[in-house]
Amino acid sequence: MMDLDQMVIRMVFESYGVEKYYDSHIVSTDYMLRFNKYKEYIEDNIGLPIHTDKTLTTIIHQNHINGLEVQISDGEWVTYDPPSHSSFLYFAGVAFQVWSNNRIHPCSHRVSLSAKEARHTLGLVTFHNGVIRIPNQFVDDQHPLKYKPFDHLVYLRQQMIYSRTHKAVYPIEAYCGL
Ligand SMILES: O=C(O)CCC(=O)C(=O)O
Ligand SMILES: [Fe+2]
Repeated sequence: MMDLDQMVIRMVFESYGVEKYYDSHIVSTDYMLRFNKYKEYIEDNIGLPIHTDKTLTTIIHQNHINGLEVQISDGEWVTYDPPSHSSFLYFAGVAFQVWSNNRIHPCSHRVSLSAKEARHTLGLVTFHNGVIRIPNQFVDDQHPLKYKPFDHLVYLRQQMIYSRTHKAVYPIEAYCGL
């Protein structure tokens, strides 16, 4: 999964013409593998409420039980129905939004359950260890700099505190928007 993440990152960096930053980016990436189990029956069917990921990137792999729903650009919710057992779903997180100076947007998703069997997923989440540098190529007159220097791990700690005290997500614009 780490190789898959690095392959996608390389493709994104190449497509934006900023591949010279790829090596330093990879060196500063931390990886965490998560195993999630959603029980076969939950009273309100909510496995995971609507959210966007606070990661740099997230890759999801699931067993045969669907449930992950993704909101697409017109607002419609689409159930992720993997075309094969070896499919992975790739999400951009908020740190990727900052890195891209708002070119890449994390999408909202949730997990709804209706199955009689447990849903298992494997998630690789990545974080940027240090301050994110927005490539110069992403900033010009039409695309002014949108964010102050952003330390991802500091943001995650602040976000945790904020969500406890405010019972809400700390919006990235409020945290480090310009
Ligand atoms: O387990 C899933 O299907 C999704 C998990 C997820 O959205 C997350 O960990 O942020
Ligand atoms: Fe998520």
